[in-house]
Amino acid sequence: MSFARTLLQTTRALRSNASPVQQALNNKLFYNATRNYAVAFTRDKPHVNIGTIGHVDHGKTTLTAAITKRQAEKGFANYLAYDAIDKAPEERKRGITISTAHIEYQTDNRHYAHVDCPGHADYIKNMITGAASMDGAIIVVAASDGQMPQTREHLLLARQVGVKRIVVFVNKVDAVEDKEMLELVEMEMRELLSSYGFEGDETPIILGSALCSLEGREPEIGEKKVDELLEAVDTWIPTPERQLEKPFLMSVEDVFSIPGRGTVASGRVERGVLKKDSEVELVGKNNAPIRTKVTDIETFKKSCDESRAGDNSGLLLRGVKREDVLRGMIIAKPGTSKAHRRFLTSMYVLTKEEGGRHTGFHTNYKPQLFIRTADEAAHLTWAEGSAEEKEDKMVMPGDNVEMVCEIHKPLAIEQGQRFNVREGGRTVATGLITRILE
Ligand SMILES: Nc1nc2c(ncn2[C@@H]2O[C@H](COP(=O)(O)OP(=O)(O)OP(=O)(O)O)[C@@H](O)[C@H]2O)c(=O)[nH]1
Repeated sequence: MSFARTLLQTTRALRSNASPVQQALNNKLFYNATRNYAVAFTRDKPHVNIGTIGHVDHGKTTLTAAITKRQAEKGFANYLAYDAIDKAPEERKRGITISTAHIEYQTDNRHYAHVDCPGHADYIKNMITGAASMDGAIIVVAASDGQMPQTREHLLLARQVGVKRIVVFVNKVDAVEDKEMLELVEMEMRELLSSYGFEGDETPIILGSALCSLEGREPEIGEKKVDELLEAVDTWIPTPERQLEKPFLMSVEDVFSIPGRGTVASGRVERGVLKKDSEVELVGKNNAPIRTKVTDIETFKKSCDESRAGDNSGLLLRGVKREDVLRGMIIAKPGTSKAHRRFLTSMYVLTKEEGGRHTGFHTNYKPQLFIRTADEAAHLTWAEGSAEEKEDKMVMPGDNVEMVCEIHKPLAIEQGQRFNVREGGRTVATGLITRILE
């Protein structure tokens, strides 16, 4: 076992030194779409939001392409070639269409919208909002590397944004000869999952090769394993219970304008049902809520009469300028949501080993707060009159603390909501809103 561990560590060290550009240059895969079945989004099957997460270059996109290819063969997807997969870039071209980064496919049992999350640390912000739309995730870990920094960070973020269950795909099994190494990677993944509060012992771990599946070779580790993966996803990740009875709420992820039609805000519907031509309010960022009407709704590139909890929808907003709609605002049933700036939090400060800060911080700390799709400058202080304030206590990594948070611009937030605190590109704390303070 110790030899395999040393080998694994050496490989990790070597891999982490290869620049992303170099890796990208090595990465010349061009597949042509061979089949093109039209898969219409219907409400016959339960809908689940899912995605691939994990360290850069571990094979998330290859796996996504392999899944669509496999499901296309069954008439359950449009095959998307590797280079046709949109990895949630900053800029996207589209019509009225909402997030083209969502890839659709079906199994016998369910309909999936899949987000392929970029692995680079720079994209972590996208990961946060991408994962916010996930009911479950597939974490891809290359057998040749084992877990890497972003394997851990993505897992932690997934946990924080409410992903309850994960399926593991240990990829690149074709590139590893040592069986002991595979066992070690699996064992380490179970330990890691448990340490982040997932059910490590029960989590399905599939060992295979996305590339073999995509290229139609070695079916025992290729196609067969992709089928096994989808079965695991179907059974292990529960169909979420949607809060259809509650007032409508969608957190704005993206905004764009369609010439001649107006402004479209897209995102994932958190709760409720919205019918076309209903009145809504845009809350947060600006001081006064903006009242408007939704004159068209799109879900999976199709115009719909309604948008429901769990859907990824684009809402056409009547008479609203593009610049008045900002990511992080919410669109809600009028009168049901209010924006706030101050609240009491219960936070856990990450340790250095968990990717957090190496040193502590004092009251008046000014990091960035991430909540739903919003990120906002924050100011953390001890509660007035508290013992910690009196002794000017320092917050250390690993501490659980209660602090007052004030954000720069108001956001529609609620008691019980989770958030992340980030600074200089890393997550430094995670927390819960315990009370709204006015
Ligand atoms: N040997 C082998 N290589 C693979 C396998 N799957 C993917 N690769 C290769 O690994 C490299 C990275 O694959 P991608 O699918 O782009 O990885 P990614 O995780 O999406 O990368 P980012 O999106 O940049 O984070 C490519 O060169 C792939 O061809 C596999 O099963 N076996």
